[in-house]
Amino acid sequence: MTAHIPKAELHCHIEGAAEPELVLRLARKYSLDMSGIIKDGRYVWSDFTSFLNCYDQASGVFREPEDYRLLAYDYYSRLADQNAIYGEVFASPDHAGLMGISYTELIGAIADGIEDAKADHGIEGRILVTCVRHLGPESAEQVAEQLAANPHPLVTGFGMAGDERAFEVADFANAFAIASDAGMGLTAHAGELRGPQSVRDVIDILGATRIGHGVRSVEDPLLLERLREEGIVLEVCAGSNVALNIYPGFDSHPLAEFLDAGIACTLNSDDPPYFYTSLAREYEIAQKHFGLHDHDLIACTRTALDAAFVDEKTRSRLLKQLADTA
Ligand SMILES: Nc1ncnc2[nH]cnc12
Ligand SMILES: [Zn+2]
Repeated sequence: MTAHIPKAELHCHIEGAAEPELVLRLARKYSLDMSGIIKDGRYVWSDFTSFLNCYDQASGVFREPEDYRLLAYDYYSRLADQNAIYGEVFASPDHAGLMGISYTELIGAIADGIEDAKADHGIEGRILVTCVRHLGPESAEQVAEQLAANPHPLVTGFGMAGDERAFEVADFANAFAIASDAGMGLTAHAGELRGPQSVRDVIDILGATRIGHGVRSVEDPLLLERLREEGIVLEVCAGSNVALNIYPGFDSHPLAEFLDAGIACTLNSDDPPYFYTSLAREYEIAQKHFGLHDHDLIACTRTALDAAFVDEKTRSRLLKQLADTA
């Protein structure tokens, strides 16, 4: 049981947070057939590539800004129910753009959902705009340029998701430079499908201070030392890693090794209904499979707040809220 532990999430894709029920409801609204990707109320996929295809198809039901507002409100309300005080979501203008939703409509709608959830549940949220790696560097640069041209108080970071096997990290240096110049915090998926060099590259070439997943860093002791020394934060998503068979089970997952090595780790759900998880389940996995005690789980929440892409006043308030309630 972790209901009493205050939580924070740094790594969740807003499109990937869509419950099948919500996707089916919107599919009915737009007369779309989801029977190929949702069966018996669950998403159907078998490997990383089919997961991404399933994800893309389900994301196609968000066709009006109000659909994204509803999605964000639903996710943040669920998060608050799990005793989370803070959450960051990745938002993909590429996915929204395919459905005719502009960058500013997308951000405005998600921000409205976050503000509505804050008004109802007190939870704080921020948006990290993400590019999609397998769509290539030009799309990534366009996304970064839109971000730079349309500042929004809740947009505080830039990330890269998608298929890590596509292109090379250096191809995205320009996109990350644009986002960095716009004052964004930087994170990138790495060390999920590729090994330690991929993690080194996103730190050295993109300037990422946080790594999405980063779990395969465990294959290189020198990199582990570097992550610890430089305070690079791992956005660990153990349920996702096991569901996608990056590791066959929690027994072989490196979370405990990272913590023992003094590396800053946070606990995250990634794409909760796709991986049969939630933020609360990730805290429970950490407790049950990796032996974390209450104070270790609270430390993960503190690490997330320390690494959150928020202004210092908000960070102080959240840290105080954690100290007062933990
Ligand atoms: N686990 C993951 N890895 C890469 N891209 C993603 N997009 C959504 N979830 C992802
Ligand atoms: Zn992810």
